[in-house]
Amino acid sequence: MRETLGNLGSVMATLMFIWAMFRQYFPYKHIQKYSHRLMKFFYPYIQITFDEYSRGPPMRNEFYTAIETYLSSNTADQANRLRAKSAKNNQSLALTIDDHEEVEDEFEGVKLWWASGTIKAKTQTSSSYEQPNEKRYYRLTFHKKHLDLINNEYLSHVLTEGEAIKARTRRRKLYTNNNRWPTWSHVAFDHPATFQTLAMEADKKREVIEDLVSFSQAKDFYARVGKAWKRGYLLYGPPGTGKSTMIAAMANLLLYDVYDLELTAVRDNTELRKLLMQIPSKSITVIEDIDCSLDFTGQRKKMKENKAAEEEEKDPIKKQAKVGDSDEGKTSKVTLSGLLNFIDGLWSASEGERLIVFTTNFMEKLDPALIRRGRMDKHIELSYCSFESFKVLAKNYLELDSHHLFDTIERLLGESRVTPADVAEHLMRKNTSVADAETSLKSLVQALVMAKEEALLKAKEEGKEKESSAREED
Ligand SMILES: Nc1ncnc2c1ncn2[C@@H]1O[C@H](COP(=O)(O)OP(=O)(O)OP(=O)(O)O)[C@@H](O)[C@H]1O
Ligand SMILES: [Mg+2]
Repeated sequence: MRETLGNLGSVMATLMFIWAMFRQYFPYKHIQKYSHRLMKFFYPYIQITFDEYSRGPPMRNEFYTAIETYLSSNTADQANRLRAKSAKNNQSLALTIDDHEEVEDEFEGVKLWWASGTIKAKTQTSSSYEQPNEKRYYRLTFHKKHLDLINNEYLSHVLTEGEAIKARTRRRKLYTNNNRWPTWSHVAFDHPATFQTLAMEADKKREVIEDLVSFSQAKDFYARVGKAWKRGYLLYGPPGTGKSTMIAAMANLLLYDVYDLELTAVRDNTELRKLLMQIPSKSITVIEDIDCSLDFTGQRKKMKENKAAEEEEKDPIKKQAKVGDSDEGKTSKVTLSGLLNFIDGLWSASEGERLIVFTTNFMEKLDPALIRRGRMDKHIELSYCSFESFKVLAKNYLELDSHHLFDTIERLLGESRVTPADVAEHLMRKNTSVADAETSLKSLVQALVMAKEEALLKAKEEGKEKESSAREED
């Protein structure tokens, strides 16, 4: 036994001696260099690594997240081990490939391999953010003869595809401004309205959809003609005709976030500018009831009418009201020119793909400068419920395409003015029976008859009033 150990010891000593001599004459660096050359010769593949944090946490590398989404949707079925992450509403799960898995992808007939892995983090950042011990990465392997194709086409395909999937599946947000700070706070945007469920004449609806879709795809067009990539819509019509519903349908169609700007909570133009600057692309900025938001309608006219202004100065009551609007006052000092300058000016210079939507119940009250074409590119009227709109509502609410009461309803709708909101209220079912649908329609017929009688009465009274005022004038 002792002899064997002695022999082993001398063998080890000899090996150590040989290794020391070898390292002296063939340094390790050289070995590595030559082994890499040898590898290159026999291994004609290129590998690209995409780290999760290219600049350190907490900012994840955009490309990494795009790859993660792309692989999850295209190749997850190939992996044996998947990682689950909560997605949309925390109600569904998104599956991504787990660490140390390899999947295959194909692009224009070229095969590529993606592998996921982790490495131990070595460095410590100076930031207060605690760095994770392990860093994830994706590694792409492909034959070197395809380098150009991968570099010029495949990687941008992965990026755009990944981002598109993310936009489709991410939870969208509804932002609102509060009156303490010029910042936005948000909640999840889960409005179920779509253009399909929106009660509106089919032609008009198609026109709006086409307009929106062509806008969202017109990046190159806007760049070519030198126009900022934004579009303004003015939705006008009586209360309850679906203006807010249409905005939700627009957001759902284009998958944009909604920024609901409450102008009365904005103190001045500087604050307005700060808020608008925070709005990113792929967003709809909404200003509801623009006629009520501020004294927009009057402000410009006042400036023009110097005489009226002078009179105002003299009138003590009006003057006092003006002081209330001054710097010290708490009322909003946002001006029409401030808003318009921003819509046309600085805002347009930043990244595009923005919609701005104004709504109003009183189109005629608005300052023409606000609604001129080019600023508000499209004016959409949402009006009282037509028979065509009713049919959409009947389909949505009662799942009915026809009914023996439809003819009566068509006639009554032509003779009265009711909003889609009123009609929808009557079509709300208590249960799903056929009899219940009949009850709903009957209650609608009754309401329409009443609306017709009220309208007749009102017309009569108005006629009488006119007559008496004419007589008084005489
Ligand atoms: N055109 C429509 N299509 C489908 N539903 C509608 C339509 N118009 C109104 N409704 C129904 O009526 C309700 C009120 O509509 P909405 O809030 O969109 O009206 P609005 O025009 O924005 O009114 P307001 O001027 O008071 O803000 C909605 O919740 C929706 O259910
Ligand atoms: Mg509304």
